[in-house]
Amino acid sequence: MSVPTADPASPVSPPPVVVARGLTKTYDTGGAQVHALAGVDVEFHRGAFTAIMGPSGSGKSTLMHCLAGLDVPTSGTVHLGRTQITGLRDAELTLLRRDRIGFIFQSFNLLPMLTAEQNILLPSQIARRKVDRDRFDRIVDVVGLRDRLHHLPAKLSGGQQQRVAVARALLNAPEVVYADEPTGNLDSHSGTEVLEFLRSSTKEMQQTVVMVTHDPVAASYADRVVFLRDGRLVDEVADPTAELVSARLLKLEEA
Ligand SMILES: Nc1ncnc2c1ncn2[C@@H]1O[C@H](COP(=O)(O)OP(=O)(O)OP(=O)(O)O)[C@@H](O)[C@H]1O
Repeated sequence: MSVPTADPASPVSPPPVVVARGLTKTYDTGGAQVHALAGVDVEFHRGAFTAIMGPSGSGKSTLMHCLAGLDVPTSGTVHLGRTQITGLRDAELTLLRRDRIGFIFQSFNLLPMLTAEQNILLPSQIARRKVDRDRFDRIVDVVGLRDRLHHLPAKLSGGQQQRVAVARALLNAPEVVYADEPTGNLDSHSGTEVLEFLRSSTKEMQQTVVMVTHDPVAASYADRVVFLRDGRLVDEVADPTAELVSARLLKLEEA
């Protein structure tokens, strides 16, 4: 009996890290229904850097929150790896977010009484996880925080604080990092540094990053931009430039 072998000419691509199918989210606002998500199918692959864009109110935050298990969709499913996260209980979701997902927010969310190093290590300590010191050193060096590790957040610039938040999100090598307007509070120089680091984490550490942003320049650091309008995915661009993203966004806002 012949055993089927893999055809080397057609390598099987690994399954996506995150898969959403048929996602809807409806809010009842005093009789009127708002369809924040109206049926979204999307997937994100390992090592890919994806930006989610769209006009104000198009559903970007709602989508990210549903993907990350911070909000529950009205219908549809989200898988992280082999785990269907829609339907998990709150306690299970809390653990899943802690152990398998990294978060970066616009407002850094550092604890003011802890040093940069303590902030980076805190989630691992709470989870009683052994810290991979080599990875810690690598990340600290790449984000350029080596000589700031013992500083409190108040003694760091906004860009340095966000780099601490990025290092914290990446330390545990989460299956996916969700970044919500990560450069929204930064000047363009600091923003560029954070975006370059996010991009290099996808290339050099096979990190998967999904970022919501309003900024076409920030989106141009991604490998792919998906566009939402009225709760639906309506367009997508690979290898984006800021000009192309601006033009697509303008078209969506005019439509
Ligand atoms: N808790 C809520 N109750 C009622 N409506 C909501 C709620 N949260 C969001 N919405 C509505 O859902 C739609 C999508 O909102 P969402 O915040 O996801 O959009 P967004 O694209 O992230 O917007 P922005 O770019 O302005 O941050 C909007 O019409 C919004 O008003």
